Amino acid sequence: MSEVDFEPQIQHHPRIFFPNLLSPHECTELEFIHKCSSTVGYRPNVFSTTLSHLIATNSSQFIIPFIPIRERLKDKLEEFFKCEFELFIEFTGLISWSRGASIGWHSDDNRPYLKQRHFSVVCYLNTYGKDFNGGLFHFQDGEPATIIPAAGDVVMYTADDRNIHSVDELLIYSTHHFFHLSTSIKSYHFNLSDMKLSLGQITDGERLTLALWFSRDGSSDEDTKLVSLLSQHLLYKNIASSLLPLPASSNMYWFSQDQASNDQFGFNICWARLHILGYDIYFSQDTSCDSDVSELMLKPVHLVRGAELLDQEFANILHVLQVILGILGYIFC
Ligand SMILES: O=C(O)CCC(=O)C(=O)O
Ligand SMILES: [Fe+2]
Repeated sequence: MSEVDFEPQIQHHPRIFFPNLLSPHECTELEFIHKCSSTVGYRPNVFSTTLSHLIATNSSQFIIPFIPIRERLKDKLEEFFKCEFELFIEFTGLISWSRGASIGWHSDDNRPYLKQRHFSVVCYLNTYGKDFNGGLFHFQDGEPATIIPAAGDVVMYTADDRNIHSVDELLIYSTHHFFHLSTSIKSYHFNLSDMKLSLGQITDGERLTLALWFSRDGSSDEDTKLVSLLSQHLLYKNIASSLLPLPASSNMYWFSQDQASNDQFGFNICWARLHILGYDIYFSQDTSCDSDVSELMLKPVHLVRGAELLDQEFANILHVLQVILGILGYIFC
C-alpha cells in the first residue's frame, strides 16, 4: 500500500496511512528496548515501556533511538494536518499485546483526563501473520476500514470521535514455541503449572507498537516532564553514572493469568522472556529462601542453560535480559 490520505473524506475522518515509515532496523531496535524493559501495562495482557520508566530504571540511554523517530513522526503529522510547529508530544510508549488482549470501539480522547490528546500515531513494529495473529485495527467509518499491522507501517488520525476505532483480540499464534522449565531455578515462589499457562500467553506471539499522542497544549509536553525527571535522576550520581539497569518495584513486572486479582501465582515478565530464549536464572546460594520477590529483582544472578550454570554474574535480572537480547542480535541486526 502506498501513502494514502483518502482526500475526499478528510473532513469527516482525518487520517493518513504511511507504509514503511520506520526502517526494519528501527523496528528491531525498539523491540529490543521493549523486551528488556517492559512492565505489565494498563490493561490485562498488555505490556508497556514508557520513556519515564526508562529514566526511572537507569536506562535513559534507550531514549536515544526514539528521538529521530519522534521528530520524523511529528514533522509528517504537522505537515499532513497543516499545523506546523503547533504540536507537542504528549506521550510516547512501546505497547505490546499478548494473547487475549483487545480493545472495543473508542476514540482516543474519550475520557475527561484524555481531552488534551488531539492526534494519535500508531507505528507497527511487527507483522500480522508472521509474529502474531488477530489484532487487526478497524475504523468504524471511512477508509481504510481495516489496517493489517506490518512492521514499519504507521497510521495517524485525530484522537476525536471522527476516528472511532477498535482492535480485534489477539489470537493464539499458529507455531507454538517450545520452552523448557528447569527446576534449576529457585522457583519456590512460583506454581509451575500456573507459570506454564501464563507463559503461553507471551510465547504465542506479541503484537508490538510504538504509540504516540500529540497535543496542541504546551502544558502537556512530555519532553518538559522527561527533562525534569532526567535532571532529578542525574542528582543521584552513583546510579546515573552506572550503565547498569535498576529494576522498578517488583509488582510492575508481575504477570499472572488474571492480572486483576491479587493472585500470588504468576511470574516475572523478565524471567518469562529469558525462559522463552532457553535460559533459566539462578540466585547465588547466599540469597535467603525467605527473600521476597521484590528483593529478588535487585539480587545478582547467574544464567543457567540446560544443565550448565554459567560463571558470569549479572547485576540483576534486567541486566541479564539486556545482555542476552543484545547478544542474540536484537540490537545489531
Ligand atoms: O494498537 C493499535 O493498533 C491501536 C491501539 C489503540 O487503539 C489504543 O491504544 O488506543
Ligand atoms: Fe485507540
